Amino acid sequence: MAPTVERKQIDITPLKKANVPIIFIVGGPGSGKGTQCERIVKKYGLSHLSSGDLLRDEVKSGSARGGQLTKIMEAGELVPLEVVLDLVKEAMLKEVAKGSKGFLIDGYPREVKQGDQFEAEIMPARLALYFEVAEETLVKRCLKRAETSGRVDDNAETIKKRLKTFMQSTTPVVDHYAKKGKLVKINAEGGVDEIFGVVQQHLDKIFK
Ligand SMILES: Nc1ncnc2c1ncn2[C@@H]1O[C@H](COP(=O)(O)OP(=O)(O)OP(=O)(O)O)[C@@H](O)[C@H]1O
Ligand SMILES: Nc1nc2c(ncn2[C@@H]2O[C@H](COP(=O)(O)O)[C@@H](O)[C@H]2O)c(=O)[nH]1
Ligand SMILES: [Mg+2]
Repeated sequence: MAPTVERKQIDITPLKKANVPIIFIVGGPGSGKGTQCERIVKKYGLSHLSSGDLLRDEVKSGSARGGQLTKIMEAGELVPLEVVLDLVKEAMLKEVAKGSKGFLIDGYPREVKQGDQFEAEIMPARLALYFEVAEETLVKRCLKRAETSGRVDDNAETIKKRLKTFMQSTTPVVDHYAKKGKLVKINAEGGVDEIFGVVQQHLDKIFK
């Protein structure tokens, strides 16, 4: 049973007023979301918010909530969606205060209901970019990254659990946004530059 989480009252009026494009970045563990987001930020100057990184920062803060979160993440499971949504809202507000031109919400949503709650509480996403990669490639990339990342969830056992979580909870997100006509599916098996070339074809249409 996921721990109950008290919601924070967060005033997102500045976010609604800014009304800048929001792009969900979806893909399995190791699919290259963070890598492509770095390229996108460099070219388009957007704000990159990784829900995983926000959670890891909460863990690093040493808060009681952080202690709860690290156990869930080590198990490769999803943390309570309200926790992520509040962390994302607070991070987006900080970026809007700095004049953000738009958002890449990396690794989000993980579940259909999480995306629906985000869009209901904040605003609809413009696009969902889905980096499609075969499971064996995902495992290979995460194990290679594990050599240097120091992430609690970069180990063979947790990678397997994260893949299972992705297949069960997150692949329905792909169909959900496809049905909304908002999905851009990108084959992310190839090299970083090749994939980024395809990404640019889609983002150039939104960010002139
Ligand atoms: N196109 C690619 N080809 C080969 N390796 C890649 C490619 N894109 C990313 N990588 C490498 O794969 C690993 C995972 O990439 P990245 O961290 O960007 O994935 P991610 O989707 O953000 O993963 P997670 O969801 O676990 O944070 C990194 O070590 C990265 O350098
Ligand atoms: N319920 C959710 N859990 C999330 C979300 N984003 C991340 N997470 C948790 O963090 C780890 C690491 O994420 P990563 O993107 O860096 O791989 C992940 O396995 C989940 O436990 C989210 O949006 N919702
Ligand atoms: Mg990442």
